[in-house]
Amino acid sequence: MAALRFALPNKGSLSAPAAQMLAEAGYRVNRSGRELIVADPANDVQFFFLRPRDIAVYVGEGSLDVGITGRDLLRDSTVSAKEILSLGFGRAAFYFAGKPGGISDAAGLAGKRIATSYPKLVQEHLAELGIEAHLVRLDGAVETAVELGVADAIADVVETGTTLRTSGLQTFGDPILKSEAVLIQGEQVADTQQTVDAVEVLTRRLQGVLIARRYVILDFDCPVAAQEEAFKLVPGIEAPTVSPLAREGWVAVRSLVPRDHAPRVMDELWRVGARAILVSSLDTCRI
Ligand SMILES: Nc1ncnc2c1ncn2[C@@H]1O[C@H](COP(=O)(O)OP(=O)(O)OP(=O)(O)O)[C@@H](O)[C@H]1O
Ligand SMILES: O=P(O)(O)OC[C@H]1O[C@H](OP(=O)(O)OP(=O)(O)O)[C@H](O)[C@@H]1O
Ligand SMILES: [Mg+2]
Repeated sequence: MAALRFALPNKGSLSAPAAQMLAEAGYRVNRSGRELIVADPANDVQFFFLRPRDIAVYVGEGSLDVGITGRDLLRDSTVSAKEILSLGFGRAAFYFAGKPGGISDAAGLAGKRIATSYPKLVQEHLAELGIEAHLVRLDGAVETAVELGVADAIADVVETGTTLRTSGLQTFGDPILKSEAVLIQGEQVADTQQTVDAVEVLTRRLQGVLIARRYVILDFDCPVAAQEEAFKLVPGIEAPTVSPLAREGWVAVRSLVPRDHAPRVMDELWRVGARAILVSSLDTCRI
């Protein structure tokens, strides 16, 4: 048996980005056809391609060691598993929605019919709010339920909002949940040390990919007189690397900066006297 038995989404929004992230982390997840189990012998991993909604069940029951699913799907599952890492893709919010001019807040849902594919998640949220309503469980396309008179409101995943808009609905109230893809593990400690180690390596590798996606490498030349001011702009994760430059009174500096901050940091560095400011991407890393 492989050291790590890993559940991956076989279709839907999370499937391609999950496989992509694992490939960037150095795993071989190539599915040539529709096979449901793929071996990666070099990493001693076996991937099981399952319905995203079922992943929490296999991992929570302990049949598989880890899995990637959505936080919302995990919360809707009756089996409990723990999130060990947020993966930064598959981001969506979960909202109540209804016809404009109709129900305008969660309190207005009392006694009403709410269509959803996530009944446990919604029921628990309503219970927290102290609201009693009737849930209508549907498999998908829940936005149509109001128009067809099956429900008074819906509770569903909203990503761009396009589906709601085209169905003539709008969200109301606060988001029920902010969701994204998560790496999950069973509540019980893994059976073997081999699996414990494999989970640790996996987590470190995925953290490396997350950092590589969030940060860029910034290189620049800096007059020694300006270096203290420059270091404040590029503290890096630990500290910037400073190397000698073949020019008297100057140093070369290298640091990681959050990708989103790079343009502003470059402007500021230029202002304090840095030159030859270069930005490059990381493929992956271990920090
Ligand atoms: N636009 C989106 N639509 C649905 N789910 C999304 C979207 N963006 C992110 N997600 C997340 O993907 C997970 C649902 O995946 P799932 O594969 O079941 O649904 P799907 O992408 O709608 O696929 P399908 O409806 O074709 O089965 C949830 O965690 C959800 O939050
Ligand atoms: O905010 P948006 O970007 O429009 O995305 C959200 C919509 O996408 C999903 O539907 P999907 O197409 O998967 O159909 P389904 O409801 O049958 O699952 C989800 O259930 C929402 O309806
Ligand atoms: Mg869907």
